[in-house]
Amino acid sequence: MTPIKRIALTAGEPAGIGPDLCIQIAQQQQQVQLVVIADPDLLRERAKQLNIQLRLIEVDLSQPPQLAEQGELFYLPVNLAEPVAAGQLNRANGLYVIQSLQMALDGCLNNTFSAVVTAPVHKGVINDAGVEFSGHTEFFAEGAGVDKVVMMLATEQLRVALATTHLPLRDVADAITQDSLNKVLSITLNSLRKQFGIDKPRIAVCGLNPHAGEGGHLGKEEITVIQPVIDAMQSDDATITGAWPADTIFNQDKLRDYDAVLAMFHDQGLPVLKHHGFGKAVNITLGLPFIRTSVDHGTALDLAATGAAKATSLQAAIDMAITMANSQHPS
Ligand SMILES: NC(=O)c1ccc[n+]([C@@H]2O[C@H](COP(=O)([O-])OP(=O)(O)OC[C@H]3O[C@@H](n4cnc5c(N)ncnc54)[C@H](O)[C@@H]3O)[C@@H](O)[C@H]2O)c1
Ligand SMILES: N[C@H](C(=O)O)[C@H](O)COP(=O)(O)O
Repeated sequence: MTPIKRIALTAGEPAGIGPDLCIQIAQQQQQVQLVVIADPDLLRERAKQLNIQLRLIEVDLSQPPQLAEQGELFYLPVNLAEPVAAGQLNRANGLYVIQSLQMALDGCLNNTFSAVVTAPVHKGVINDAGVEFSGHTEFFAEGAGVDKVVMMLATEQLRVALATTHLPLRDVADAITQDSLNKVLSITLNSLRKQFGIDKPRIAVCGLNPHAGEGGHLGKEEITVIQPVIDAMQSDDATITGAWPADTIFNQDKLRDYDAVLAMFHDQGLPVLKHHGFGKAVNITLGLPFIRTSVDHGTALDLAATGAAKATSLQAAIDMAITMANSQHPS
């Protein structure tokens, strides 16, 4: 019998829908021991607001992982600074969120957890609390001492990786260098092979400028940066094509020929992915020394404690983490 795996689930921004989703997930039988990292009083209070029965069990990490029954949730406690009003951000709890991420990070690095799945955080309120934070992706990369990681969002039909993550648009062009693009493509190829079992990955690379620069008349990055990297990375073990105009590569006929599209920046790739699959997509950080998946949506403050938040993306993120943990450990 395969041993039961233990996976960390961070509940995210306490005023958002993260706690609601963790409680909803506990109503389904899971194939692994999920350990929610959150304040148990918050989970108790939110379950009451949602009118959902919940039995909370503090995890004993010295014991082998065990499965929860439906309606049960293992938790690792972390204390809120102040009580939470659902839907209302409070910067006093910004450090609580960071603490929960740090506990998950430490537990992944010391193999307490086989993976971490994250519910959404609110980047703004964490910064308001005095902590520079641009996203889980960057937080986990820095904490793991990794110089470069890749954000990829995926449904069963489409994978979109990003050459840059949470950057102001003004900084994007400067951040795309031959060196950074080379690293991004190498990480993506490696992950498609090892974590997704694709022997000869096929990647379509987008241009940065409209119409991929129109032969240099609408921007030169395709000629000076992107194309040379694509040319240099040609091999018998992969198909890398581009630079494609981003507005035409995302059509069904073209996408059939590729395992992933590499977009140059956040809002070039993610609106397409979310239009196609919001609610069923998974955010995966490639290039970390552990497995990290997440939801495809944000904190949805408007839905916290209402019962209207859908847990479909969180369940997909958990299932993806399990598949990855069962198949190939990241290298
Ligand atoms: N993984 C993450 O931590 C993550 C991902 C995306 C955005 N965010 C953060 O979330 C905050 C709010 O972002 P936003 O308002 O742009 O996006 P959002 O995803 O929170 O909300 C966009 C819309 O989708 C709806 N929605 C979101 N999740 C839903 C769900 N599970 N079920 C039903 N409806 C849902 C919301 O009600 C809202 O109408 C920002 O601070 C952003 O940075 C975090
Ligand atoms: N870029 C993500 C999205 O739009 O869904 C989101 O901001 C989460 O990013 P992190 O996983 O880095 O927090």
